[in-house]
Amino acid sequence: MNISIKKLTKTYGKKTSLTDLSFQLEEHKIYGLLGRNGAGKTTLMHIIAGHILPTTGTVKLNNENPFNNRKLLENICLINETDNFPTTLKVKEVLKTASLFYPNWCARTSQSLLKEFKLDETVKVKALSKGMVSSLGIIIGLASRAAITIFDEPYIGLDAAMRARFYEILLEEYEAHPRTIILSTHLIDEVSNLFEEVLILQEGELVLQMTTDELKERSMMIHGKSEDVRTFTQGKNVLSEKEFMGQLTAVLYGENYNFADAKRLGLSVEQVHIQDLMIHLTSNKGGVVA
Ligand SMILES: Nc1ncnc2c1ncn2[C@@H]1O[C@H](COP(=O)(O)OP(=O)(O)OP(=O)(O)O)[C@@H](O)[C@H]1O
Repeated sequence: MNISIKKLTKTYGKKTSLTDLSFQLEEHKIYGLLGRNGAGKTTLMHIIAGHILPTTGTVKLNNENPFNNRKLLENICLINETDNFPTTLKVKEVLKTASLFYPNWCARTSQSLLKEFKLDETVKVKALSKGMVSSLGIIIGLASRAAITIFDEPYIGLDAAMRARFYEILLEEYEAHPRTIILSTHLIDEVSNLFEEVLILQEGELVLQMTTDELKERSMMIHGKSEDVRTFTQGKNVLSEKEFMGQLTAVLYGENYNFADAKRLGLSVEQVHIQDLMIHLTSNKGGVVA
């Protein structure tokens, strides 16, 4: 299912959460929705999932408005970081309810993930640990097989090993049953190899939408003698510089850089991690987002 957002703005009283967003998401892709605290990610995901209305502008999923659209909502699953389930229900009751709502529900996936995450079906949600609640959310998100599956920081309380397993299972499920997945996370480096495309929000505005491959090609981190680095960076878009004892490290963004050129000058060259790029691009000192 494709997603088309046009001139979308969301305000709460005097507070503007999203400003004039326009972009398209294709079906069968994994998107990373990134941005600092308060950038507007959760608000945007709730609008896409049809939970809230934009103040102005439109959101269309396969040309239909999701708000109050029961038929469409059966194909969208949004898993929040918390408060997903009624606390008085047992795990199996939560899963039963979800299975009735999502027409593509896969009971086999649900059962195998219950075992994987060692979740006891007979326990009430209020007795689950934070990590177990996250596991339950992940099970529902994956078993729903919803055409649009959105995870908003779904890993609270999960340890590193469990998170790694979640990413593996997400990829396996996606490969077996492609769908549009939007994943919002602050642990970017853990998952950036999953993203096919990245969107970065800053203070409610979309500052970048790009494939991860292109993002990597258009950025580089170089290190070496300050004067050599400066020779290389002259006229280029420098996102950040750090100097220490005559050595300079600079992050560049904007062109398809040729790593060999920098190496010829004796500079060491590395690819910039997406997490670092996001931080530089959304810092007030950041360079121009080309
Ligand atoms: N119901 C609301 N009423 C008033 N302001 C809101 C409401 N929901 C969100 N906001 C404001 O909108 C802005 C964007 O919030 P949002 O939760 O969408 O950001 P976020 O990128 O998901 O942040 P985080 O990474 O911290 O979860 C924030 O300034 C927030 O205070």
